[in-house]
Amino acid sequence: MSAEVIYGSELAEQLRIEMKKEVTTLKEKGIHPKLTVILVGDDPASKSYVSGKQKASDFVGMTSDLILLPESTSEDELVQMITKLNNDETVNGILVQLPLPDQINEQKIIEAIDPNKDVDGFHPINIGKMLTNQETFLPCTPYGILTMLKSKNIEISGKNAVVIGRSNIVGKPVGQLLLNEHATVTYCHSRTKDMENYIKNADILIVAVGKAHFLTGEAIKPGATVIDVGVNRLPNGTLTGDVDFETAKEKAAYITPVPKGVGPMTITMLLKNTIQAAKNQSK
Ligand SMILES: Nc1nc(=O)c2c([nH]1)NC[C@@H]1CN(c3ccc(C(=O)N[C@@H](CCC(=O)O)C(=O)O)cc3)C=[N+]21
Repeated sequence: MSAEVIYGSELAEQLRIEMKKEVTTLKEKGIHPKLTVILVGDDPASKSYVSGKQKASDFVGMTSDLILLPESTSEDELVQMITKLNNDETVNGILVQLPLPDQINEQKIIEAIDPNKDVDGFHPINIGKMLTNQETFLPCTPYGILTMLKSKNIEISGKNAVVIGRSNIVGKPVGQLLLNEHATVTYCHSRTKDMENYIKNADILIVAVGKAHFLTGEAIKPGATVIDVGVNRLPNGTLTGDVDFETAKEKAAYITPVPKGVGPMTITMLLKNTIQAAKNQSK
């Protein structure tokens, strides 16, 4: 058997075409969705993500401003910049690219963003709303993963979902969204004992570890859905996920590739959240 590959890139394109129409209609009503991205320092991986987001914003007809700050920026300076954007009525969404340099406390920065402009969905107020299943900005990668599963009508309710990785931006929130969809969720991480026993019972596997070839086909349950969130740059420059795609593809029913899988969906959900922010703020 060979799995059906879920191309996030194709779904992202379809969604962006719909979003472009919506943005056109909004503009006719005087609503001009605008995202401002702050990038501190010059991490090459961050730059690649920022340029992808820029292209996508242009496509849907949204304004996307980029503020580049030096690596030496202090926490106070960054908070001041965020406060200015919070008070700028033309800015609907604010994204501060993570990770930040060591002198800046990330949590403090996340909490400085107005929750109504927090299109990353990282502010504690928005996380709390997600946890209690209230409408809010969902974190973009988990939201993109959920949208991919739904696009293929993959059953979530009652299924065993195993999330490998427990970061605040991917692992924890994706598990929460799957729980909200009535999955039985298990989190595995670096201290998990006998991880293979959880993996082999997983109907849905979310792999967000950050290690190339972390998961191979032999570990997974036949017919599982495998979502690869890894973004690993190999020494030769190619991008690869956390899953050994070739072996996993032979056992899974559905699998996402890297590139062209989760990444393009992350960007698309960011645009979707920004459009939602603009609509909310126009009321
Ligand atoms: N505040 C914040 N929010 C984020 O959402 C955030 C962040 N910081 N920091 C970094 C990570 C990483 N991330 C990616 C998004 C898209 C691709 C993506 O589109 N990748 C393409 C390939 C791009 C390439 O070839 O370089 C793909 O998978 O097909 C990758 C990585 C968002 N992040």
